[in-house]
Amino acid sequence: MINSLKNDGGCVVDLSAKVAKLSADITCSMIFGKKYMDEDLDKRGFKGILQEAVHLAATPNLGDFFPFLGVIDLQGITRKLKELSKVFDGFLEKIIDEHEQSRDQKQSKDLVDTMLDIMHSGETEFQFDRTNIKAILIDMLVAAIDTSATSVVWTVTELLRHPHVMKKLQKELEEVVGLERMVKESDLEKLNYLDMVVKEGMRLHSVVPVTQREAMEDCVVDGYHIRKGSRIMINHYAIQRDPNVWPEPEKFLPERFVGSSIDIRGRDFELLPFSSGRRSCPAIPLGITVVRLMLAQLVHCFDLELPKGMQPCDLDVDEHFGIVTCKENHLMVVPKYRLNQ
Ligand code: HEM
Repeated sequence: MINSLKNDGGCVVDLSAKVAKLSADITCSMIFGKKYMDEDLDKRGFKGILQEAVHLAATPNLGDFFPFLGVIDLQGITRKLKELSKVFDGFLEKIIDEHEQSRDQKQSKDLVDTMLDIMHSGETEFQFDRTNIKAILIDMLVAAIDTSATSVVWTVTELLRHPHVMKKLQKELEEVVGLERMVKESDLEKLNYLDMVVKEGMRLHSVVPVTQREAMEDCVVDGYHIRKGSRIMINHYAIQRDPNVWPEPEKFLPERFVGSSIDIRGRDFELLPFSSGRRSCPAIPLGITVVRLMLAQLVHCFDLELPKGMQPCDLDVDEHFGIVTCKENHLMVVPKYRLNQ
């Protein structure tokens, strides 16, 4: 991404698209052991088709509320989802076949190889076949790509709207990393202001705005009686902007975390970008590292400017509601390379 942005230097670039591509590449390399081209999945491309699936899954389906309408599929949601599921199925079958063919010659294993080893061992106490492998892979793809990319895009948007925060972050990066090289993963633990910026970005823009739970038994929470089997919606967006907890909640103020022990790993209930409990995001350390590293690299390598004639206050923060709430309009910037190497 850095090289591609360097080549685009001085031109207006669609940063949302670049970050989404990087996130898809990182995720595919991690899960499948290699990057896949957009067209390997479908002519709509990786990002396009994943977004369509996530959007459809978040669309209220009349058939869920009035079962007799489910048969008619008035909104066409079931038909479209079935069509998408065929595309994903074909893609994942191809990947599993490729891994099956090269299993014996491989030195290092990726996630698919590991799951195939488990499947072939026959030692699991539960059913584990190709269908389970495909379900896990799709879960990982959907859960990893959009969340990480969206977090980065929202935080860069806020940095562009608050140039003094951007400057302060760049200064920290200059002091810790210098201008002679790029950021390394090992630098991250020394970047305290970056940590606050990421937390504040995730607080203000809850990438997953709502999660759900089902009560396993009758219980009382904060005086409210909840019956067994009730579906509970947890509104992370509202919690993270609650004025009773967060002073000036609508403002982007990374400094609010100075001297604060509030963390984003599910322990502090006022800030739950990865949710909490047994069903919280299983990839919290990975998600945090990927977001911090992508953000640090972008801000360290480039002065990101707004397209000509645009002021920080003109930059919109319109949201596109979905399972993952991304920016409604793509973030366009002019990157100017700033390292000496
Ligand atoms: C900034 C990045 C990320 C954020 C904000 C995020 C957030 C979340 C949230 C809120 C949930 C729902 C948990 C619940 O219902 O309580 C979730 C689930 C999940 N996440 Fe993440 N996530 C991120 C990155 C990742 C990455 C990189 C991966 C995998 C490589 C991943 C894998 C998963 C999986 C597999 C689930 C489903 C867990 C289940 O079904 O119980 N996430 N994530």
